[in-house]
Amino acid sequence: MNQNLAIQAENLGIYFRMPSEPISGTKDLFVQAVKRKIKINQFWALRHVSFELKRGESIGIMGRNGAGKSTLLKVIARVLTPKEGRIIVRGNVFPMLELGAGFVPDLTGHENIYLYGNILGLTNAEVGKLYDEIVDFSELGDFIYAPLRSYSSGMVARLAFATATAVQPDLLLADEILSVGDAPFQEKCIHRMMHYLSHGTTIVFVSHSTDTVKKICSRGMWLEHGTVKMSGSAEEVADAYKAQ
Ligand SMILES: Nc1ncnc2c1ncn2[C@@H]1O[C@H](COP(=O)(O)OP(=O)(O)OP(=O)(O)O)[C@@H](O)[C@H]1O
Repeated sequence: MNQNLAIQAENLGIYFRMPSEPISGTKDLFVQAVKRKIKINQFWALRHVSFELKRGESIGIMGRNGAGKSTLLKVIARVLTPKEGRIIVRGNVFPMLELGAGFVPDLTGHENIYLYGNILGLTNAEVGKLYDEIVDFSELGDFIYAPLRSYSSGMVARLAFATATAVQPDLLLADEILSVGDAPFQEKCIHRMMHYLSHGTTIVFVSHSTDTVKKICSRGMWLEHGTVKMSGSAEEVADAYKAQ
């Protein structure tokens, strides 16, 4: 076992079960179930995916909609268990998978910072020490006392990024987190990620922006229909993906 590796993924495969025919609603589901007409197919969202990532490396995952990028991040975050293959992940993982996942819409930004901090394993006292810095970074000002359901998607992203990255993580999983923020905020996030990278954090970064992948990541992986179409340096994979 190589302790220098943050992630070792070997022949990963994961499928979802899908009805073979479209089901138009609960009534249709009931009728088809009674007639025993429902056939369930396995849909492989990821298959034969192998890669290794050293501690402190950053990999950009690219691919078209439905290629399996988010599914791969969820497997790394242990939200999903692979049906095939195996994965070893070392260190504390800070996932930013779905925008605001872990947040409660009826709570204020202030309350959500504590809640999210607790989910990430921090005590209230630890969150308290980081609180001002989190609010500063998010630039939410007095909106921090408003319920989250009144936030725009960009404001949720600011709070999620500011909270999840308040402490330097061993492994940061970022799924399209930058896509909803405005340009100055994106720059600030990129700057923070690069700072952490230079201090040893490992990053798995999903993005449709090949330019951002080239900026942040040293390595790249292109997924197509759940399998690895290409892997190599971020530069060559991003250029090939863009040129397709
Ligand atoms: N819980 C689920 N149940 C059924 N199918 C799923 C589930 N989650 C994902 N899938 C399917 O798996 C495939 C891969 O989805 P995934 O979200 O990983 O794609 P993606 O590359 O992240 O796409 P995007 O760029 O649109 O975010 C898709 O076809 C999707 O419909």
